[in-house]
Amino acid sequence: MSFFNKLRDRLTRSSSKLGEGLDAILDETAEAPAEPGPAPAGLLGRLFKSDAAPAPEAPRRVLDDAMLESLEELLIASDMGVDTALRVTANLAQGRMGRRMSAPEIKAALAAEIARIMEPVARPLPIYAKRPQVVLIVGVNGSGKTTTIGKLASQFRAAGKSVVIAAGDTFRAAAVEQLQVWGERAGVPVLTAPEGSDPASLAFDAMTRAQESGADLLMIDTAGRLQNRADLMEELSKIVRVIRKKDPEAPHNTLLVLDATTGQNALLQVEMFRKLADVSGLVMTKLDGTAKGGVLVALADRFGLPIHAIGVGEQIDDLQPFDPDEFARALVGL
Ligand SMILES: Nc1nc2c(ncn2[C@@H]2O[C@H](COP(=O)(O)OP(=O)(O)OP(=O)(O)O)[C@@H](O)[C@H]2O)c(=O)[nH]1
Repeated sequence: MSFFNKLRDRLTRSSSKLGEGLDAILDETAEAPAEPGPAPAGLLGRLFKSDAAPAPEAPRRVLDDAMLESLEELLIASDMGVDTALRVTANLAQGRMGRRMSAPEIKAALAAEIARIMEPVARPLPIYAKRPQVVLIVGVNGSGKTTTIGKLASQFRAAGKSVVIAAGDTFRAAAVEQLQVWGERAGVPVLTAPEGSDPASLAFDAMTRAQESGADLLMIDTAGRLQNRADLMEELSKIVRVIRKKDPEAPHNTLLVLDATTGQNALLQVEMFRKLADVSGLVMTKLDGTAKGGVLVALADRFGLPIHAIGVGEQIDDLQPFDPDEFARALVGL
């Protein structure tokens, strides 16, 4: 199955909310569709009646202020946020006010406006000639960091890259075990340290190993505990300090992993993690389990940070580079 079909199938909780909402808006006061013409006469006409009859026309409604307001509410309900929802509907209104539109036309126009907002941030994880390219993965507990590292490692491995993983969340044995499983599956070494030990020291060892073995990529998992922001900041900056002893430009990417099911809270997480680390790009997971997929549009609109990949499930190929057109079409249910 292509990723677009998968995306469309799995984004249904978001898209059906938007799509059904749009249909409902159209149905509210839509002008009745034209009655199909009389059945063609004669035996042949009757035999081919269903084919010959014109397809029933979709209901249409004039795009006016009331309808724009309903659209705004719908977009806000998909977690797009007020500012972004207003921007999308204002752009949609341009040149279309007073026009009679059908639901498919509105969906297509909405998808185009959403894609336009997201286009500038759709950038796959940049791959540098640098060896090893160090990718630090940050995000709150449970956002999908471990799974994302596993998926990326498998995909890079399949593309012929050599990868090393550092299981830097040394406080969570389960996270370490999970990474080991992914590592085994992908044929990627996973460096671990005793529970509770210093993640920076593990990161340093991993950097040494990656350099010695000529690895293309080193991915470093980190803890995501939020109880104590100062501790987390110290932990992340210590990891960065230590790996810079080996390569002053490292980490080359700092990926923030966000869970789509947290909706608007993802915006707060971006704000917070930008204070803790030099976030260079985003990955959004769990778009399959949520009606809050619109939050990705808000993120693109608000921060302009590159969105490298999106996740729609737990399998290796359920993480793919972000394509704004496909996403926008799937989101509105096209
Ligand atoms: N449905 C769905 N589940 C996902 C996706 N990505 C991750 N998960 C699941 O979300 C849960 C948390 O993912 P983890 O990768 O363990 O998250 P983490 O950020 O490493 O969390 P900690 O290990 O607790 O720090 C796991 O059960 C994953 O299988 C996704 O795109 N879709």
